[in-house]
Formats: sequence, structure tokens, C-alpha cells
Amino acid sequence: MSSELPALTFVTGNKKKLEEVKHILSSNSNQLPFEITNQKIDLPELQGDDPVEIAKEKCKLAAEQVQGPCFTEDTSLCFYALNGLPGPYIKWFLEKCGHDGLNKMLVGFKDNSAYAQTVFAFTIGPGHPVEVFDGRTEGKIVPPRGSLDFGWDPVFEPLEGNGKTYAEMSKDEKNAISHRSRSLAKLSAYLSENAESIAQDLSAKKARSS
Ligand SMILES: O=P(O)(O)OP(=O)(O)OP(=O)(O)OC[C@H]1O[C@@H](n2cnc3c(O)ncnc32)[C@H](O)[C@@H]1O
Ligand SMILES: [Mg+2]
Repeated sequence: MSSELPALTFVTGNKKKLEEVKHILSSNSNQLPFEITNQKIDLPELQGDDPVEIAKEKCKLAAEQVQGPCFTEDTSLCFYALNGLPGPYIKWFLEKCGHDGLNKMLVGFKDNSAYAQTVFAFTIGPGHPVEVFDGRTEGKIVPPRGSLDFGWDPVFEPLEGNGKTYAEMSKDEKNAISHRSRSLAKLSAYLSENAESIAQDLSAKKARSS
């Protein structure tokens, strides 16, 4: 039965994201009526400060590469004191400035609050509309604590985290409150609700191309 499920490809160059997505989907009580596969492609990303537009463009590029149904996500870390920056540019700030640098960016500000945001984007193929799903977790930027496994996890202390940074949490603790799991829950709900029409669109597309 499962081999007959239509396949959707999660396109990301980040193996920690992939691990979290697999973990969240596998522990999801509502199993998706799709087979989820993965392609590791580093997609070029649109410049700009709108995470939704960046996520949409990323998904369109992924669909061109995959030539089929796929989803992507773009993750931002937004400092309130800096009007949302670094936002979608967090990857480069983290790479160039490190955890200490992210803290130093807030020296001189009273406000160290921030939110983590993931925008998943889904399309059934190139040239088709892109749906986006926004998930956020509020928190604050703190000196690094915990495992250095994944990105800026050590410097982000979510409000709902009992004083722990993401990096001090177990996988299940992080996934219970994370920006990624909140956005993925919305994508999963959309895929479940629209499973029949998505499967029909995909088989119509397949019939046209054969
Ligand atoms: O191929 P894609 O999916 O784009 O993978 P990426 O690593 O380039 O990811 P982004 O463009 O979304 O950039 C987000 C940056 O934030 C990091 N990141 C993403 N999710 C995170 C999380 O939950 N905790 C800590 N760091 C995270 C990630 O390693 C990047 O440096
Ligand atoms: Mg990226």
C-alpha cells in the first residue's frame, strides 16, 4: 500500500533540518497519505527581508529541479531590537559572527527578545501555485548554552522552554514547541485535508506527460 502513495520531495541542503522533519513526521499521530522523500540541493535564495517571499521562491526553484511535487522551508531568527534582522540572513550572520557575535549585536539594547520562524512552502510542480505555512516561537537571545549540534540553538531560549535553550532540550522537548514543528503541523494539516485533490492533480499531470 505505502509504495502506491504519491511521493513528495523535501528539498534541503541541511541535514539537521531533515532529521527534525523526519522525527516530527514519524511521531505525528496523523500519518500523511504521501511518501516523503528527500533531495539534498543547496538552492540559491532570493535576497530580501520577507521570509514568505523567500520561501516561495525557494520552493519554485526546488520544483524546477525536482520536476515534481516538493516542499522546502526557510528559517529565520528575528531580533525585535533590530526590527526583525538578521531574519532570513541568520545563516550568514551565524557563519561570520558566531554565537558570541549574535549576542554582541544586542549590546546597547535593553531588549534581547527574538522569535524563530520557519516558513514551509509546498507546490505540486513547476508552474503551479505555492502554498506557505508560517510557524513561530517567541524567545530571547542568550549567551550560548548546550549542545553545539545545530545552528543557533545554543543562543535561543524559548519563552516556553523552562529556562532552557533549544540546545539544552531533548529532541522531543524542542519539537513540542519549535517554530519548525508549528509550521510543519500546518503543512501536514493542509496535505491531509487536500490529499485527494493533490493525488488527482498529480495523476492528471502524469497522464499528460506520458
Ligand atoms: O537548504 P536549506 O533548507 O535552505 O538549509 P539552510 O541551512 O541553508 O537553512 P536556511 O536557509 O533556512 O537558513 C537558516 C539558518 O538557520 C539555521 N537553522 C535552521 N533551523 C534551525 C534551528 O531549528 N535551530 C538552530 N539553527 C537553525 C541553519 O543551520 C541556517 O544557518
Ligand atoms: Mg538556505
